[in-house]
Amino acid sequence: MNVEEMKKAVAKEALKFIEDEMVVGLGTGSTTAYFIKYLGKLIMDGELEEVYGVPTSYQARLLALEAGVPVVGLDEVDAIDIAVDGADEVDPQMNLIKGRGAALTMEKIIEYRAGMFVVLVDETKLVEWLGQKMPVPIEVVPVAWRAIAEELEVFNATAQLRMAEKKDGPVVTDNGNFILDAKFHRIEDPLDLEIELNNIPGVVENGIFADIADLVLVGTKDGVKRMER
Ligand SMILES: O=C(CO)[C@H](O)[C@H](O)COP(=O)(O)O
Repeated sequence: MNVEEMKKAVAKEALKFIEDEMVVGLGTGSTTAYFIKYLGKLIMDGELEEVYGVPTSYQARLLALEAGVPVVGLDEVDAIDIAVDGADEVDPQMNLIKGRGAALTMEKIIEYRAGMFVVLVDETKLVEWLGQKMPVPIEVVPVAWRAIAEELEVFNATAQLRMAEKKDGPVVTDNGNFILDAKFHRIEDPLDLEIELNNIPGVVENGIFADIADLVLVGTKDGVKRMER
């Protein structure tokens, strides 16, 4: 199995957790894109009924509409039964770094509220400790970006303003903010750092998702493996 096949395999596995009448948080990224597509097919074929998706980004919303998943906003539902999303790093305790797609704030809002949060990754995302490969994305109020980048030096982190690729200037999130990518040497206590970063005025949210995943489906060369609590 190559990485793309691993992504498809975990996306298919996640469908097993979706039942009629569920409200499903729809994550962002290339792995979740497969999940949304497959979910839409089940709905269109009549194999799932009364299932609604709550998107975590414009990307997820557009994909859901295209695939035939009825979309509702977070403020239109009483509860979210399950959320399904990808991740950039997963440590052995199932703590995550997310936000490569700059959708971390809505992802955390929705996944925190979900009855069950299922994470879809291929085995390249598994790390011994968070920060091993990836920076931590931090969504910040635009005018505060430089002050926050300087403050992050206290945490021994080097932060870079994320620049757009098909637009001049910085990436602007779905919420109208900027993203700082903060490289830490080694994150010893993810929960503590997650809370500390969010205490900095001007930080909207950060991409450490500590202690929130219920199940991680890992695509490997030998098939889908599970990490669970
Ligand atoms: O956090 C995310 C977006 O903000 C994505 O879920 C994460 O980057 C994984 O994406 P992919 O499945 O494309 O590797």
